[in-house]
Amino acid sequence: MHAVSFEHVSKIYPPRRGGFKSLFSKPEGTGFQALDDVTLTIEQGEFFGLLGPNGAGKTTLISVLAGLAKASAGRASVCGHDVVTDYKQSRRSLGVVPQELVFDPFFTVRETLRIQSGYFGLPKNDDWIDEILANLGLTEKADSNMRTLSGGMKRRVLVAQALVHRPPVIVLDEPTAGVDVDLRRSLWEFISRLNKAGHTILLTTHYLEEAESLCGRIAMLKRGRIVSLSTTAALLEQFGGRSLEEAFVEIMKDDSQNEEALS
Ligand SMILES: Nc1ncnc2c1ncn2[C@@H]1O[C@H](COP(=O)(O)OP(=O)(O)OP(=O)(O)O)[C@@H](O)[C@H]1O
Repeated sequence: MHAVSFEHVSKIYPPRRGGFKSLFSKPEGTGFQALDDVTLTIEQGEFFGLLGPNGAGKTTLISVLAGLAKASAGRASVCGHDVVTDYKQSRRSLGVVPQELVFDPFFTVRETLRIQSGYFGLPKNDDWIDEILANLGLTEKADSNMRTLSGGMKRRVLVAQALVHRPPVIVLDEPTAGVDVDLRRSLWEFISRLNKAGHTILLTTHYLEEAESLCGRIAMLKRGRIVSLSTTAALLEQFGGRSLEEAFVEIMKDDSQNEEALS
């Protein structure tokens, strides 16, 4: 069973309505194609990187997996559970660290994590919550109100929230944007430990050196299409042992050839 599977997934966002007048008329245009026939499987225990320039479709693909966006065509599953027909089980199998800092300012860190545990039907989860807090350097902030935390601390809480139900698959959407060196280190140590313990990791990042050192396999998206899919080692070898950043720049320049090779 694959940890994650996308089969011919496409996503077309509906055309935007513009302004007050459009309330009384039909939206114009055909919409925006954010994903175009994406097929990809990730095996259990992999540390997988999903790379691509701004607007390539990474967050959209993750949103389809998390059931937050509906694919216009194709299907996706987590640990064999279809994200539409078996939503509850697929959502239970997945922990998502979103890109945007969304939180309730009225709760403390511990309350936030207890509430999240409650969503998954885990009322007595304090031992695991304590472990997560310690591993993310949040123990001292456990009783602080969310609104008093710095941006980096809030991001740590987002990571903690994604882990409360011990999901086998963890998705991290640019988790290190705007965080200091300390958190990067402790975060990657913790995530690597979870990966070694068998959790599957799907990471999107613009920090290519992080992807190079952490990910065993990498997919690159451009304008909603996969233009490269390979092990990190093979990718680096293909580009003569240069850095992943250089390989990325070359592939993004020259994706027409790669698209042909993949089709
Ligand atoms: N709700 C939406 N309605 C219309 N278009 C959208 C919507 N969400 C995303 N898009 C468009 O879909 C494309 C892909 O966006 P997405 O956020 O998936 O890219 P990304 O690869 O995650 O980018 P980034 O690296 O900047 O986070 C972009 O052109 C974006 O403007």
